[in-house]
Amino acid sequence: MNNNRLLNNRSSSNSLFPPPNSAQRVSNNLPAGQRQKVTLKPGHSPLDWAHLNSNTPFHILRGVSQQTPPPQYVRITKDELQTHKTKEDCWTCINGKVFNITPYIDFHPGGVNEIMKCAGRDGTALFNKYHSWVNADRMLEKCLIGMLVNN
Ligand code: HEM
Repeated sequence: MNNNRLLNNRSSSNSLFPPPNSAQRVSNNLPAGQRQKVTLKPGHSPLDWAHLNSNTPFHILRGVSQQTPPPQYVRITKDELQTHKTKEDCWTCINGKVFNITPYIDFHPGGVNEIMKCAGRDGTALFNKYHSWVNADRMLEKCLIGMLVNN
């Protein structure tokens, strides 16, 4: 197929690229054009979060004492998770891992109100509903406290 035919095919079929249901078009579950980006406070860009992450000791971002065992040895029950649901002390669980999101709240590009919906509870479903492509494990690497277990 030569280039002319390719070009003609595209214009004559009047098709959209990417196609309407392509994954490249689907950025969230909101109607097209209604992104819920918020204005973040100065010093709270994604780059600022990355910087804070690389320069803050692990136990500070986890919000635990320095003696706390590594996350794979820390078991957190649902009851315990539920007690950390304020902006000043906020935990959530994503895919079985419990994170201290307190330091991240003001950096959340979707806003404080949205992220607080997963405070003190399993936020996996909400998280995936809005942005399954976001890598929470990587972004919250140093906020990982432990693993969620049955009560
Ligand atoms: C620990 C939990 C969460 C993390 C690490 C996180 C992270 C992020 C990141 C990195 C973005 C920017 C995505 C992009 O620009 O492509 C974002 C946007 C957003 N987040 Fe979250 N999020 C979390 C929880 C939530 C929850 C629970 C909700 C809703 C209840 C939510 C709603 C949103 C919305 C509406 C946006 C804007 C989406 C857009 O621009 O299209 N997030 N979040």
